[in-house]
Amino acid sequence: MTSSFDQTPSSASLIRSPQLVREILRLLQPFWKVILLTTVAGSAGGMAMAWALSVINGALVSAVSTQMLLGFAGLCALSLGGQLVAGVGNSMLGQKIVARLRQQICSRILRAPLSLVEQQKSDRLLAVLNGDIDKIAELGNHFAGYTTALAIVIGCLAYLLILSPPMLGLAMALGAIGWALNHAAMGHWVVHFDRARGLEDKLQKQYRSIIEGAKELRLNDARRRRIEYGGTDLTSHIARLNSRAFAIFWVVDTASIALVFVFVAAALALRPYLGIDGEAITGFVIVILFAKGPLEELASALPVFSQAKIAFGRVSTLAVTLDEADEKERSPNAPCFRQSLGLRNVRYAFASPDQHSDFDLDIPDLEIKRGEITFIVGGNGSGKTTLVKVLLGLYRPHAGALLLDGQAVAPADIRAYRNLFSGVFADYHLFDELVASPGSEERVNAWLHRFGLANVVDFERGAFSTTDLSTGQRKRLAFIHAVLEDRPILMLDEWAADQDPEYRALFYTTLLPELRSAGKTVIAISHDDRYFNVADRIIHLSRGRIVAIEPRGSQAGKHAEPA
Ligand SMILES: Nc1ncnc2c1ncn2[C@@H]1O[C@H](COP(=O)(O)OP(=O)(O)OP(=O)(O)O)[C@@H](O)[C@H]1O
Repeated sequence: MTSSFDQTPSSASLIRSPQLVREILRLLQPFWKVILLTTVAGSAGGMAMAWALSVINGALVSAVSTQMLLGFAGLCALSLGGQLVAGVGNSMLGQKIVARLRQQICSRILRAPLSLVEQQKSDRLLAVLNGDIDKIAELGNHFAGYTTALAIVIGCLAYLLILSPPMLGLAMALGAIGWALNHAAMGHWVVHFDRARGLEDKLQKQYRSIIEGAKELRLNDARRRRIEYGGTDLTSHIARLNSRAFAIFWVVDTASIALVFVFVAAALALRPYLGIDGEAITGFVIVILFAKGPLEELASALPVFSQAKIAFGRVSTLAVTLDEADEKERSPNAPCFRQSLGLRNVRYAFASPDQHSDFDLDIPDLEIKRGEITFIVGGNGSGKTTLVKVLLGLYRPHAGALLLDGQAVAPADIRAYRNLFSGVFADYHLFDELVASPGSEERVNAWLHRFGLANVVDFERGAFSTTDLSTGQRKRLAFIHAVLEDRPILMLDEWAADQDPEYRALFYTTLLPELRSAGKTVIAISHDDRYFNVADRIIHLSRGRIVAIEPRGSQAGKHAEPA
């Protein structure tokens, strides 16, 4: 029976193999010296180990000389030294690669356009940052052991070649059968691992619901049970898929070990026909029994490699998507803002332009004047926040231009352009560290007093002591962040919505006019029609269209509160 979970798309198929190889090479390229050193050291260690085996074999059939003992000691030292260098080097390499992946993904997310980050959904981003990179880290932690095992197996094969080429041929034939078995099985277990990995995005979503919906889930037993049982189903399904994959692996692994015994039996049975002498057959047995351990280690690496490959496919898909949309910048400095900013013939829709979208923003002409207070008003879903995100350069319009002092802002200047703004969004994130000009401590403390926060929050060494505050207090702290960034334009999305009447009045009748007097341009989204007369200009939106622009004074008769 196919469950709804089986509909999850294959994550490995998201990126094509050549792209995946390019991503891997790009990742490894800075570490080529370490890779070369560990490969040489590991190979030397493996070869020395095989050579040492040949010395042991020689000692079993002839007299032991001092020279032989010294040679054996030297080979052991070389083998151990090689393995040590390869082990330490590969462990460091694994950790460096994981650190680099984490840094790259974080910086790509930070540089990508907001719309793309919103499309990717936080659950998926978190699943990549936590789950997928951890899977690659797991491979990184064991990588040293695998490479050493591989070097030993190669060394053993080289020794087999010296002992008897026909027996090496037999070993290679059996090895090829083992490889074919594993390869055929891998196709099956990868499908299960891949599906399980895809389901982990849903698991991240469940985790977020459990943590972020803690209050609602405690108030609603039915919803709690649904999440609880849904989570149990999901985790059980992931466990089933992984168990199936591992079961296939263990069947094939056992068959591969059986092949080793087949090889030993075949060597003993075919000895008279192949003309192998006594020393050679003892050597075979020693080598095969010795190589069995590293061979098993290599076989056990296959599921780890498969999972890491799937994870790397997902990480690379995300990296490539984010990289393609990376916003290139010409200059990091904010441009001059002298008179106005605006929009000309701007269109923005959430779906791509050729797809149907329930909402689109269509603004033929808009001007926001410097030093003015502009209110953007309209019903829920009329497009106020979308308009503001386009104005701030956070959403790229699908058509039209963003204007600064009458000139279109080029795409390469968008990041610099955004430095003109600071703001508090309706779904703002409150940071505890303040990014403000040096010496701003006095100003911060003055604001904390003014906002009645001095007794609950301290400001020390550039950070607020806590953000565990009431909803209104948190928003006041967010305002302090925005105002102390000292940008020419301040955007406030329904800032006063969570404030009590005292702070609401302070905001509209004192703070906004003060900001205007200080030369700031204010763009505020508001539903507080009682204070509309504070604005120099009111832009009315409906269904993504500007339906009216009211200048200052036209509100005088309509509202009770004076500016
Ligand atoms: N990230 C998004 N993806 C897809 N559609 C979106 C997204 N954000 C908003 N929308 C859609 O765009 C429309 C306008 O949303 P917007 O947030 O701009 O409205 P608003 O006027 O600010 O509403 P409110 O007063 O409720 O805050 C809505 O109909 C919404 O469905």
